[in-house]
Amino acid sequence: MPTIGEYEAAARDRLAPAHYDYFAGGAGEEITLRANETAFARLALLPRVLRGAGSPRTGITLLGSSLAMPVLVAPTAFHRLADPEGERATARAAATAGTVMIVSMASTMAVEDVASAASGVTLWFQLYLQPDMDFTEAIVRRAEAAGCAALVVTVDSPARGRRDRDARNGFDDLPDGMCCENLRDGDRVRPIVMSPEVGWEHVDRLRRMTRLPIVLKGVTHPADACLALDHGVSALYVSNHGGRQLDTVPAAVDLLPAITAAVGGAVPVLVDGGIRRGTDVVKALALGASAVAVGRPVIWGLAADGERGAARVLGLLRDEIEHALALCGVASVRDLGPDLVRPC
Ligand SMILES: Cc1cc2nc3c(=O)[nH]c(=O)nc-3n(C[C@H](O)[C@H](O)[C@H](O)COP(=O)(O)O)c2cc1C
Ligand SMILES: O=C(O)C(=O)c1ccccc1
Repeated sequence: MPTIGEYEAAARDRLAPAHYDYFAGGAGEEITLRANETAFARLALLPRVLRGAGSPRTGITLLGSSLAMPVLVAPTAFHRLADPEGERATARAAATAGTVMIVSMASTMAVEDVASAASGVTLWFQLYLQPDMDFTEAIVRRAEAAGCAALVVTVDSPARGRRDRDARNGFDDLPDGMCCENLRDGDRVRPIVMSPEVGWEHVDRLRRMTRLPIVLKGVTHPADACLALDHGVSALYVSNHGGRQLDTVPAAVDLLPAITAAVGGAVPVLVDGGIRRGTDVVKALALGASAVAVGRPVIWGLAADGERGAARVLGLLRDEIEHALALCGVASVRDLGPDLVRPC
């Protein structure tokens, strides 16, 4: 299949309708969900010519991890709904693609099992700070012991998003036989608490708890980007959660310029939301992102064709990035700048 759009169509055919809706859907009227993709269509690329740039290189280094391309696998929950091999298949696909998989705290396989699925894969672990900081610490220790190289702390979820499709479908829990394996605590599986009590002091406590770099995911306001730097985070991750949390937040790529200006190069800035093409990646990097991540595209690959589908989706993006860089007259992603992008 030549594009991610075809993987989505194949995934839709194969998934139970309620599960497709869970993966595809967003919050409220899905204004932000749609905006994430249309914002890329509203940006034009302005290529340079005769640069003699040679074959483009797509590799980057990020927080000490080497990546074959500037696209990470965003943390997404419940991969076993898409494929019986679940997150283990995704980890192998990420290894094949030479990129980082960010394992969701809400994965349907334990982080230790994901880590053992593929030799040489780089995993980062996504965390919702739990108000019970002893339990948060227990999960952090598991992620460390499993070899995760960074913690991605999602801060856009002081409450669960209101997703009308899920409400209509009555989808509110995993089927029997599946659970969030990272939430096991003795005999029980704890619910993930999304708490409005969580504040910067919890980030400070996490900082003191671990030597792993902390990436703050879900920052949209430049003032929060500045605060994050004050609190010693190692990277910022601009995201509106794929339009699944607060509806009517601006498109992710439109948030980038103000955040990168606020950060001033102090730490890497990642972004996700609506990236479906190599040209989308090039636009985000030109606007100052160090790397991007993709959520749904990997799920579509996984649901359509398991590990092979997820690997193919990532490979497609890599090929498209390389091609777009060549046509922009650019030798590597480091050479992209805002002069290459303008509104249509
Ligand atoms: C089905 C699904 C589950 C998700 N689960 C999580 C999660 O557990 N933790 C998290 O931080 N973000 C989660 N996200 C958000 C993604 O990390 C990411 O921000 C979003 O998918 C990016 O948009 P895209 O799907 O358009 O690429 C989820 C997104 C989807 C679509
Ligand atoms: O669905 C999501 O977007 C999500 O972030 C999540 C978080 C916890 C459990 C399940 C899903």
